[in-house]
Amino acid sequence: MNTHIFYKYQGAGNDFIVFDNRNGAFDANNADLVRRLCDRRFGIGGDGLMLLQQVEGYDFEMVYFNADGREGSMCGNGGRCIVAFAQDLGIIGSETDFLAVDGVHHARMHDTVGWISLKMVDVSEIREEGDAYLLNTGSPHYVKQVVGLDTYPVVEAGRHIRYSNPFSKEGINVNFVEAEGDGYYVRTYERGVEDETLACGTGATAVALAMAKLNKVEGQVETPIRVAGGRLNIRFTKTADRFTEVFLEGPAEFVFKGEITW
Ligand SMILES: N[C@@H](CCC[C@H](N)C(=O)O)C(=O)O
Repeated sequence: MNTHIFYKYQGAGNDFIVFDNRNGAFDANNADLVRRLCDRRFGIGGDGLMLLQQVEGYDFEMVYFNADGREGSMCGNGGRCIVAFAQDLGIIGSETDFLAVDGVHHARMHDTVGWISLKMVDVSEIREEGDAYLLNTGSPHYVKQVVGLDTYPVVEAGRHIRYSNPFSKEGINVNFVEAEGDGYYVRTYERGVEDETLACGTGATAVALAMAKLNKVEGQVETPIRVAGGRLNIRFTKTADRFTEVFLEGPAEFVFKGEITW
């Protein structure tokens, strides 16, 4: 048994356990350990767990696991949180280039405390399936407009779509959206958590891009998104069906730090 220091961060209520794994002490193949630590009753609790690791050519590497213990695809809110963590550790200044599962990400901390801009992958394909949109913003997303989102059964409807064909094997994150002011209100059922989370960064990004396609918007676009845990902002350039210079912006905050033994 050894004692390990962990950190807890959250971005718009999407919460993560983070370990500084530059010494390689955390076994990334131990899915059972990740699952136990993310458990809200028997563990620390979190929507996911991240390892900050050393990698050549970049400031650090982000390795992300969903709460079910499996390595996930890109996590946008997690990306902002690990940038805040790297700055708190003194590894980076106000800008960074780091490596994640979907490639290199650039991020910048704003003067506003805890507000971080994270560059996301370019997107060149949005598929329409009935009244829904399918796209990959680093993670796969299903986007569907609904009326009365506040009382919409996000968990039941999201789970139904996530486990239906053709998604059941790989899973998909399901976002429900309703227009609100000059932006959108979004609620997301996340695969790997298998529940609604308070925010999903790649999901909010997917919604902003899908709504720009639906509304035939072109050029430089800025889309405010409200989620249950706060506010996010998505910026991008749209040229025909290609989305570049995509930025996910929002808060990333340290919550607490502790020790755990295993
Ligand atoms: N659950 C996702 C990845 C995590 C998404 C995340 N919460 C975000 O902020 O983007 C998956 O592996 O599909």
